[in-house]
Amino acid sequence: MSELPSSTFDFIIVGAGSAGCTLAARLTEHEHYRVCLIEAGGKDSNPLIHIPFGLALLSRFKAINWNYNTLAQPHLNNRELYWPRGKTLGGSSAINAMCYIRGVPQDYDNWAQHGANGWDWDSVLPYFKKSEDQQRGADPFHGVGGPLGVDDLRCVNPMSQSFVDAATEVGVPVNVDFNGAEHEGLGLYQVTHKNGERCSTAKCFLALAQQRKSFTLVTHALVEKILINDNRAHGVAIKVNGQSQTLGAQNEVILCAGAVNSPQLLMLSGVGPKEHLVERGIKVERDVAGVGQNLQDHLDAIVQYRCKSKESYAVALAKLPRYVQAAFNYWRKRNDILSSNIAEAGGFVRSDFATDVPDIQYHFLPAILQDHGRQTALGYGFGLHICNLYPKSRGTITLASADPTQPAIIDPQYLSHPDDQKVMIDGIRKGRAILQSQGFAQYQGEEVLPGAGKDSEEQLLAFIQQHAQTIYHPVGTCKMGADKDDMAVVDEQLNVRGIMGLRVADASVFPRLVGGNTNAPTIMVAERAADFIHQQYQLA
Ligand SMILES: Cc1cc2nc3c(=O)[nH]c(=O)nc-3n(C[C@H](O)[C@H](O)[C@H](O)COP(=O)(O)OP(=O)(O)OC[C@H]3O[C@@H](n4cnc5c(N)ncnc54)[C@H](O)[C@@H]3O)c2cc1C
Repeated sequence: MSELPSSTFDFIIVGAGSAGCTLAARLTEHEHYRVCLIEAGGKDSNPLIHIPFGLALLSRFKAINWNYNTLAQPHLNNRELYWPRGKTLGGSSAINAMCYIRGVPQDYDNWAQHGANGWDWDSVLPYFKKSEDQQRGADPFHGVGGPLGVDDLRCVNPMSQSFVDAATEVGVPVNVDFNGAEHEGLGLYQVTHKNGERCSTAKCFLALAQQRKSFTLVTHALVEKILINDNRAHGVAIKVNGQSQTLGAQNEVILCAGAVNSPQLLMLSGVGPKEHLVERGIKVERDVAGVGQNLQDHLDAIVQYRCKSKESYAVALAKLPRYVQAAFNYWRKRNDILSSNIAEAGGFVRSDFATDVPDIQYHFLPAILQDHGRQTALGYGFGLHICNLYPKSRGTITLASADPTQPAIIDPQYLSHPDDQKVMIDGIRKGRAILQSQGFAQYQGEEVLPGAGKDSEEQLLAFIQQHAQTIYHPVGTCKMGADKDDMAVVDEQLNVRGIMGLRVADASVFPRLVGGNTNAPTIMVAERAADFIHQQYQLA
């Protein structure tokens, strides 16, 4: 833990994740702001965080992860799903798969149409560009000189390339920039890397804040409660090394604790659905019905094959010499296999139920990933992850108890809307067609899951119910919206309704999931939050 020079700051940011680190860097650009960032986890000193290929093993390290599990899911054979969330500097950006995706312009136009005024595509694009340091250079869609490295992969497995090459065979375009003019098609992902290493928000944003005198970082500190008096937040109660302490915020407390913990913290502090708070014995500061509601996530099904060739990344003795060489190459030049994020290729296609934009995302892995990497899968294989980008199912985050050390109850209610089942089934069929294309013939061994010949709706649904998992994109639990929207938790400047000096700025404010991965959009939210805050206090 760094020293606490003072117990009162201008701004207290809760959570050093994708959003929190970004906000800390931007607020400390103004030297007169005293900014304190509080993180429950510790330093990001595990080397596997920084070596992209280390991703394969990261979920085995419990100390950098909240290791959540959902409630038993009634539409997934009552299974409890594992939900990793980062608990270290960088938050989930320290453990994520590094795919750099923003979604489509329509996602943000949709936010604006549904009450998030000023969050349309034209308004948010400059903030994506502001954070970005695009290796390919600047263009109308991309920025250079920002803290977040966005690079092409330095190592592409031939199988990932075959996946992309299959595009023409199945009648979809090849896409060389999913964040450019067109979203649709198959292609290689760009990744949040710098010099062949993971570019978490700790590495690129927090490092900037740490150079500034007005900045204080507190690690291993659980924020237990926001201190609220007369409808105004004036600080936080934290526990560090078993010791309780309070820290004051002269201007604001900003929650960046993520889509599970931000609503949890609001409710622990008396801001949330009144009846639920009363049930848990919590004094109600403000009845805000939408806190913890509107939970959305991308459910993911994996079509898994055994591989005939030895091209795939695999746990196999015969691969050992190759891995030794790869380690040497990574040490010398930061390239080769260890610079791969494994989820190298993927794409966006339309299911038969899509409207105006692709509604399915693929992540192709030239490897067998079992149980999020928590189990070792022996042998050669490859898998295609398929997710429905716009689920209609909605879930909740609620409190198990008033004890801040108890995890919140996560109930995503996956597949509770029947339309979500149809999109997933169609996505699997379309994905299989790619893996069964000519280019894959040289690799294709046995289909392990769903299993050869299993193609009826009933069989594919049964497969999804038994095997689908999260692809880690929970959002929406403190949604942004207009005054008249009873379920809105924050306004379009991210202020919590009815409480002064309190904002939420992280993935929980998304009114609706975007059509892709959620790290870059979360960073964009934090970039905007910094501007809103600065505009307000500069004028005050
Ligand atoms: C395994 C995995 C793979 C993913 N892959 C991708 C990908 O390839 N591309 C992509 O774009 N997105 C990906 N994502 C999603 C993306 O990383 C998240 O959407 C994004 O990081 C969310 O940012 P956030 O700031 O909302 O929350 P987080 O980054 O999770 O940050 C929240 C922070 O708050 C801290 N915190 C929480 N509660 C408290 C408390 N009470 N007191 C103090 N600190 C607290 C946490 O420890 C954490 O550091 C992935 C996520 C995971 C988990």
